[in-house]
Amino acid sequence: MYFMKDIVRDGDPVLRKVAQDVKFPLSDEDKALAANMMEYLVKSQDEEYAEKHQLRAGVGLAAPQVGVSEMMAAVLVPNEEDPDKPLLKITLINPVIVRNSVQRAALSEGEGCLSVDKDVPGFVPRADRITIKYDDFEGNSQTLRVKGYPAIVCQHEIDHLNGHLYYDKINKKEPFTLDPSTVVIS
Ligand SMILES: Cc1nc(NNC(=O)[C@H](CC2CCCC2)CN(O)CO)c(F)c(N2CCN3CCOC[C@@H]3C2)n1
Ligand code: NI
Repeated sequence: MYFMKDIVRDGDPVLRKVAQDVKFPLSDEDKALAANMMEYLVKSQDEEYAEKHQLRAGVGLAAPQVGVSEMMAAVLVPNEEDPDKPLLKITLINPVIVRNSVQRAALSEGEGCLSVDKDVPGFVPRADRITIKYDDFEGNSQTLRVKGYPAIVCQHEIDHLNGHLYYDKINKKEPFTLDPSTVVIS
């Protein structure tokens, strides 16, 4: 399990590196890494546990954020209607975005990051629909097509694996100006 003390903060060079490909068969360390990252997300979404252990809630977590410069990220996007059936629960290994829609989307509340303690206000424009090629735990190549909120989360995590942080994408001069065709997701 990870706690906030284990989360690497902005300024640490590991957050600005392109991470290394994960090798197969998965080492025991990589299996534990995947399990611990997903466990953090599950526990951080458990209000009582998160409160008790002062965890910042998360719907995604990338390996560089726990100091491991490898191409692995956990995503757990809950379904507000039915908490037992998340919209997306997946470990992305060696993910590559192979298709981006022209249509843009942004979260209406902007974004935050467990590795960025300051609040950076503004819209983070991203693709509304993406196709991701990634490896599963057995090393088989898989394809995932996501749209809207889950797609935003996946893009935020895959950015981490390539050394990008969300505020890199905020318009410095006009942080709340969006291309009018951008879908705003609440
Ligand atoms: C949108 C949101 N971002 C939360 N935090 N930030 C994160 O997840 C960062 C990654 C997200 C920032 C924007 C896109 C990806 C972590 N990152 O830095 C990883 O790289 C939330 F916590 C959150 N939710 C909604 C669902 N709720 C279910 C019940 O539990 C509370 C939880 C709160 N929604
Ligand atoms: Ni982040």
